[in-house]
Amino acid sequence: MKKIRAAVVGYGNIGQYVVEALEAAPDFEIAGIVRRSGAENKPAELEAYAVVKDIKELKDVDVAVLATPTRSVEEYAKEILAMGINTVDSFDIHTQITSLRRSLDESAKAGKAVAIISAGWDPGSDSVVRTLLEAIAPKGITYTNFGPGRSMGHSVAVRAIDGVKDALSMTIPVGTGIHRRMVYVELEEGADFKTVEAAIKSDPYFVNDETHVKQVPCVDDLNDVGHGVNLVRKGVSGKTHNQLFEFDMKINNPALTAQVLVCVARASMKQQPGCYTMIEVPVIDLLCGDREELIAHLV
Ligand SMILES: NC(=O)C1=CN([C@@H]2O[C@H](COP(=O)(O)OP(=O)(O)OC[C@H]3O[C@@H](n4cnc5c(N)ncnc54)[C@H](OP(=O)(O)O)[C@@H]3O)[C@@H](O)[C@H]2O)C=CC1
Ligand SMILES: N[C@@H](CCCC(=O)C(=O)O)C(=O)O
Repeated sequence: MKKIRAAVVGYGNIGQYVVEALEAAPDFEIAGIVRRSGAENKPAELEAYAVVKDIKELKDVDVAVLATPTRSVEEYAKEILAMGINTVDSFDIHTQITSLRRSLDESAKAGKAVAIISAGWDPGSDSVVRTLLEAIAPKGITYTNFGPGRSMGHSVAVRAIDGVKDALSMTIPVGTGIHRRMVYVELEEGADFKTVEAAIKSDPYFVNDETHVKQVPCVDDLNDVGHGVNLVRKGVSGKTHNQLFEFDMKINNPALTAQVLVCVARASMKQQPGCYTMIEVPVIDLLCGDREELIAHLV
């Protein structure tokens, strides 16, 4: 079996777990890792791999797993799709997903490649669960309750603010899909707390939620990458009310996000050129193995 050659773009929290998930997958090989600093200060665990500044330096890449900040995804994806290489990402600004999909659909078709976007656990695998539950109870309400746990996306957004040395954004469930954000910041010397607090509270990641910002001496002392979700739908199947479904998980956030990225990287190899979200991809394409055996085992 010819293995799928994957490049990992960005070696932060998610990128490190993507390398592990690719190493554990029987049908992938790692073409290399793309980092802003290239091979400078190459971590020991990447010794066996090419670590480069530009994906053009890697050979025969089938798919690039974008493990960059969400706000850098579009730029990286466009450049890579133009080279005819598939991309997958975990873009998580929910209100901007349809516009990213339109934009990358054009780039993917022009490059004759495939992009699968917003493929982490939320958006991502939770989106597939929400879709399934809505199909089997078309009328009703779904509540997605996160945490308590660390939101990587919110923490990344705060770390990008001037004056912030490190940050941890904890998502606290208040109930019925409402969340409180507890943001812990470690500041650069001379940074003004009030200015940083105002920038956080006006960022689109935070603007709609109750947000508390606290200055701490060392974010690392508080860090825990655990997270989770309790997703509930109560609704109506046919004309029958009171159907109640619940999906619950407690997870290591970057490890799960990375695993979802790897299974959509596999699925990207089976789609026609264009851009897709996870709910548009046949779920069987996420799996490795013989189609008939999978059907016999899972259906
Ligand atoms: N949909 C979902 O369920 C989830 C989505 N996510 C998304 O994953 C994203 C990445 O999270 P995480 O791995 O914690 O982030 P990190 O900051 O730890 O890693 C991002 C890496 O991207 C590279 N990079 C490239 N461009 C930039 C830039 N302009 N600024 C900073 N880094 C850059 C860096 O790697 P290098 O130095 O090697 O170049 C950096 O380490 C989040 O923004 C979040 O939105 C996360 C969890 C779940
Ligand atoms: N996109 C999240 C994962 C889903 C949880 C979430 O959205 C939150 O904690 O707000 C993340 O970046 O960690």
